[in-house]
Amino acid sequence: MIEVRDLRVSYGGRVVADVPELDVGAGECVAIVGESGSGKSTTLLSLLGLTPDAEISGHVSVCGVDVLTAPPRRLREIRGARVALVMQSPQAALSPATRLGVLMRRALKLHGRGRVEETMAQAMDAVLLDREILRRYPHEISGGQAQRFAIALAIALGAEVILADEPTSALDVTVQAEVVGVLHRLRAERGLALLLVSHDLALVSTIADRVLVMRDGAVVESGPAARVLSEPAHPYTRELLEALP
Ligand SMILES: Nc1ncnc2c1ncn2[C@@H]1O[C@H](COP(=O)(O)OP(=O)(O)OP(=O)(O)O)[C@@H](O)[C@H]1O
Repeated sequence: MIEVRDLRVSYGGRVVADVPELDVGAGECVAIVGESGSGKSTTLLSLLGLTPDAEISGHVSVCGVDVLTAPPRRLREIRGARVALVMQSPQAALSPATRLGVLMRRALKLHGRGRVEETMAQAMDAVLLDREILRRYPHEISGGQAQRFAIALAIALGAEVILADEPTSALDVTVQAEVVGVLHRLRAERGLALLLVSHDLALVSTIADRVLVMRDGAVVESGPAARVLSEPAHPYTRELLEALP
């Protein structure tokens, strides 16, 4: 679903993300970890062509679309429908004066989806949210509910890939576990490909199959999550692990 080769993203001549290889298949979860400013979000955003001011080279294929050369029309076909972006604070992205059900209905119509009511109900069930929440406004739900609603929206639109940028870092620990549980289940049940950006290694260890560790724009280590997190080869990965409470 995601295939990256020799991706290099620069701003004003400074390389901020250099990723030789990154693959995420259906039903897999890959995590990118590293400290603030290491290039994680830039890598994620470049997969949807959302780094318009950057100089960018390499090969990026997402759902069969060659992202770096595709015309805008091809990119619009995958953005928001086949590939969903889940950010840290979804409430900020939800229109405050629009009920959640209205918002989801509009998104489905915009993407030409049929059987709207049934699709909405199934998506809410998939993320374990009460359907009654569709009648509420964004400020009437909690952060964890908002994050699950963002995932429900992705499911309703038929997402095959979820790009999640720190999806749980604004949430408290028990709510984090709920959101991670939902993502975990969806990738197993629906074969969703999940690329997760996080600085939270404890979270990553519970969900990721493979990990890329980034520092100053470079990938310093990558491999199966169990190996990288239990026998880190790079001193920087060891530092990150030692910093865990
Ligand atoms: N639009 C931009 N113009 C110039 N520099 C940018 C731009 N976007 C990001 N950068 C720079 O690229 C580097 C990597 O940023 P990025 O947001 O990818 O890091 P990150 O690892 O996701 O950090 P965080 O965890 O804080 O979000 C930083 O030095 C940042 O200042």
